[in-house]
Amino acid sequence: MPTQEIDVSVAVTVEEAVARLVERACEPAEESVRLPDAAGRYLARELYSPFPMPPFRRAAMDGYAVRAGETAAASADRPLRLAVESELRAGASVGRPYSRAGDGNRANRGNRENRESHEAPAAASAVRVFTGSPVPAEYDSIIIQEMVRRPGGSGEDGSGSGGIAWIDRPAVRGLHIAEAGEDVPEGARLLARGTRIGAKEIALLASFGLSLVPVRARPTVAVLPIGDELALPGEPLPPSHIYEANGYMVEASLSLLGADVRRMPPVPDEPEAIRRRLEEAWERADLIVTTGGASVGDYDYVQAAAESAGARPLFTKVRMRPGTPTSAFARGSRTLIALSGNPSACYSGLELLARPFVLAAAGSAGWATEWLPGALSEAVGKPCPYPRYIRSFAWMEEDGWRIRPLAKDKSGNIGAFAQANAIAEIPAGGQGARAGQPVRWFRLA
Ligand SMILES: Nc1nc2c(c(=O)[nH]1)N[C@H]1C(S)=C(S)[C@@H](COP(=O)(O)OP(=O)(O)OC[C@H]3O[C@@H](n4cnc5c(N)ncnc54)[C@H](O)[C@@H]3O)O[C@H]1N2
Ligand code: MOO
Repeated sequence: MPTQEIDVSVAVTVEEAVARLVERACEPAEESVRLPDAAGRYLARELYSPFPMPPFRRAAMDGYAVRAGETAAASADRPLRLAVESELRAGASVGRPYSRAGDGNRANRGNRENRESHEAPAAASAVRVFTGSPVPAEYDSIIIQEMVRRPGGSGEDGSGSGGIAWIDRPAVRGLHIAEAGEDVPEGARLLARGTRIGAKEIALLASFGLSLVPVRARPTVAVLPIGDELALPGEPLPPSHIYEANGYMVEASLSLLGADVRRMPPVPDEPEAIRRRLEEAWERADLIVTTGGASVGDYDYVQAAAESAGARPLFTKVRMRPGTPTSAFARGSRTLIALSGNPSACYSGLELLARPFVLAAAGSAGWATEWLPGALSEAVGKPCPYPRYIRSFAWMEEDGWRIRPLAKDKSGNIGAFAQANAIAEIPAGGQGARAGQPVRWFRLA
């Protein structure tokens, strides 16, 4: 049903409110940013590996590359001699095939003397390698250096390469060798479109040499706190005033989601002043988030101001508590979400409604709230006609998540905020909820 035909005076469910908002989140433009600047952004396209990873066959440990077959006879009673042909440091190139023991074409200068000074021919040839060194194709195993005895130190000739070494057990084929492409084959999908780029994604892109990343443009958000009683932190607090907290909360939350947020100074509870500030904010922001002035009091003007600024309501009430008087408006491609002034009501609206919308508008594939199953550790006394979204502490027990609703859960309280790591949904109606009752909840960032 098109939103125009919906009776917006009816309180909508959280799901419906989210659906009405998210359908307005049109696909943001694609832009290309430098790799370090991609952190916190959302990928605009699927990315595929341009080459295999690792890009070459390499050693996963410091030691000696050998042919396992040549070492089968090694034992503690009859240690086997290795002729260390050469050394390959990380970054060294394996330009041409490495010579086998006895073929007269050794890369290492010190070998000949060393070998000649020993009576018995070497039973197996080896190349000294280090973690990350290339491993020539003809070697199929690495013996870690702790398992190798080298009389006279790392090399009998003192150079760290060449010379004789002894092992007293056979090498295991394939051990400690990372084959080219074993981690990521060429052409494999590296990252899906809509992925949030964090530290591990940055590392992945860097490993494939990407210096520019196709990401979605950041949605622009203006945050407008409304209220005569609001003072700014850092200023003196006049009588009967409180410090503006919601605007900072919204700014912090939406910035962390990747939006380009500008928090405005508080506007007084005056319809014309609010309308002017909305107009101003809409000039440069895709989304305005207001807090306060959302309810039915004589000085709650946000809805009237939004409509006088030419916006049409998407919904004017939500079936949730706290945060029932949360509304949203549309003006062309611009959106307004009007959150309650009470900090915990503001927070519920921010987490349940503004967050999915901003994530969708930022190009995230994972905008939907991730509900998890849990069980209440104690009863919740208050019945409520709407679902209650209560700040809680969640922890894992053997049989699943336990949820403890935090005390002092009044909508105007802020004291227990920092202890919450979850919001739990207490279903509407009845007697509240009993201890042990299954509930769904989501994790707070
Ligand atoms: N007669 C009725 N009164 C109220 C109803 C109702 O249905 N009938 N709804 C209540 C509910 S539920 C809520 S929630 C609040 C919502 O109020 P508003 O969104 O209009 O917010 P304000 O009245 O402006 O402020 C409420 C409270 O929050 C403080 N506040 C406001 N802005 C900030 C800020 N930026 N930072 C920190 N604190 C803020 C403000 O000082 C008030 O104490 O209405 C109920 N009333
Ligand atoms: O719903 Mo109000 O948002 O209880 O505090």
